[in-house]
Amino acid sequence: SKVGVMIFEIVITILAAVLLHWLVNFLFNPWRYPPGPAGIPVIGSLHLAAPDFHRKLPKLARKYGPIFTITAGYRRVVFLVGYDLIKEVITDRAKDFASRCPNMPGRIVRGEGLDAPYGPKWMANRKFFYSAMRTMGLGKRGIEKCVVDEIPYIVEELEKLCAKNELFEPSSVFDSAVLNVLAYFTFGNRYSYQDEKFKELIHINNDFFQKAKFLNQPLFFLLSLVPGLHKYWLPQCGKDLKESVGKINKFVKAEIEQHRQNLDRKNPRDYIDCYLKELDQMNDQSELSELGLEMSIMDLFQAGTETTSTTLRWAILYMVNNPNIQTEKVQQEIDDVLGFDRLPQYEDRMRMPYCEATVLEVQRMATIAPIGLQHCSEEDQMLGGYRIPKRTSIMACYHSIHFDPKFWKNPNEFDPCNFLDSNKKVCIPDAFMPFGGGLRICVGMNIAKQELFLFFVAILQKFSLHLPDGVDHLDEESGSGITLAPKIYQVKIKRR
Ligand code: HEM
Repeated sequence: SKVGVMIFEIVITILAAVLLHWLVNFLFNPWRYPPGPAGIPVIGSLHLAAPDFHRKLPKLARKYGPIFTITAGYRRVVFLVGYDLIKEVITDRAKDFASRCPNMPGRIVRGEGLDAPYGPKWMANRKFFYSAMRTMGLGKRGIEKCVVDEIPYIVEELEKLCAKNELFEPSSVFDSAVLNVLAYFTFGNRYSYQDEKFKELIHINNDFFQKAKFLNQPLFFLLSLVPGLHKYWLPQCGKDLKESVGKINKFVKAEIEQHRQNLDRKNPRDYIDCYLKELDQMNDQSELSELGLEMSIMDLFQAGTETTSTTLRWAILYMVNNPNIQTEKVQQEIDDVLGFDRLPQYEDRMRMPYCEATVLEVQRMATIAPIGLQHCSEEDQMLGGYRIPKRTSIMACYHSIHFDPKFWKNPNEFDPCNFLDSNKKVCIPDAFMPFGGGLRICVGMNIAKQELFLFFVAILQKFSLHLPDGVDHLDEESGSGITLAPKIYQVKIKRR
């Protein structure tokens, strides 16, 4: 029929236009993007998208050099492999590359807040976050109190397991503890793990991470093939993710509303109170806004819960797979410095170099954010001899430096000595960047470091962890997820 012929002609015309566009770009490379695999017409290198994507990057670097481009549809992403270029972009020229381009996940998940593009709003929110930590007394000691206060509840949960002789699957205890620290900081109170409202918060937060797996799936990358397509069409998993973000947003909005109703400006209790007080006092030029508050809290929950909980799960896994390190080194040092009863303080790490080095080694081996978060520049930039157009996504492959034999003796083996010098003091090689660096360095780094050290030490002070009967090794390959997380495992736990 005529209509059939017309549709056929339209489809052929579109395909020819896309192919021509791809050919012109491929042959003439008008922007002198760094080289990279040509990929398949139209879809580019979409087929590379897989959970072990980060492992393919060093191989591509051997072929194309330490800076190369990968294409997917109309998008080009520039990848950096190796210390020199990563340091140049992330720290030395931090200001040049401090922006985030408004990419697809950004549009589905975020708006303005702590992870916003570079500019006055991002700066104001970030500055406010740090100043709130100080004014709330939640600077170094304050956050430590939130973390230390959580320890008895973790111990209580683990004791219940020991009493019932049950195996330990750490996700739920770690998710609860880590979320509680942030709840204390933002909402002003820690919850009982059995509290219905807390269970709801845990549920919607975990649901988000479950649904966010969509961002790693080829279906998601398909959306990048046509600019703006997501406005008209989202696959079901994309709609689910949007809905899930909506639920967290609703929870946060309700908390803000409740805080507004009983705000005492003289005695701000938490982050929300501090922010509301600031909103009331500020002038028209201020870049803070209620939307900024909402988004900042959502960023804190999205960036600060799964990351820390996942790292703690890796820590337990490595201790179980390396029983000598667990008992003869880590627990020996804990017994010598803390004994069995004294709760650890963050300051204790000065006298516990082996424990601190172990936590650092867990972060290196796990490298849960192997390509970090994308950076970009708001101006064209020269980099590695190429001209990178403004707003091109740039990704640093941290995995490549955390496993580079130039910096680590046996990069593929778990060895806390990687972080100890010849005097057995902690020394951190420059090539260790689990929190990124420069202007965009993780804002929650100090909170995360305290949680990792204090929870890790407190658990090993009281409990020993072992392989379950009949298992000779826990799988060290990561499962699928938004960060590199271990596959679900269970271990035996005994009171020491
Ligand atoms: C082990 C735990 C954590 C790891 C490994 C981690 C890692 C990272 C990395 C690699 C980045 C990107 C840095 C860059 O773009 O160069 C980042 C950003 C961020 N992190 Fe963390 N993080 C952790 C915990 C936390 C915690 C506890 C919080 C909040 C309390 C948090 C909040 C954020 C935020 C808001 C950003 C975005 C900052 C910005 O765009 O300016 N993170 N984190």
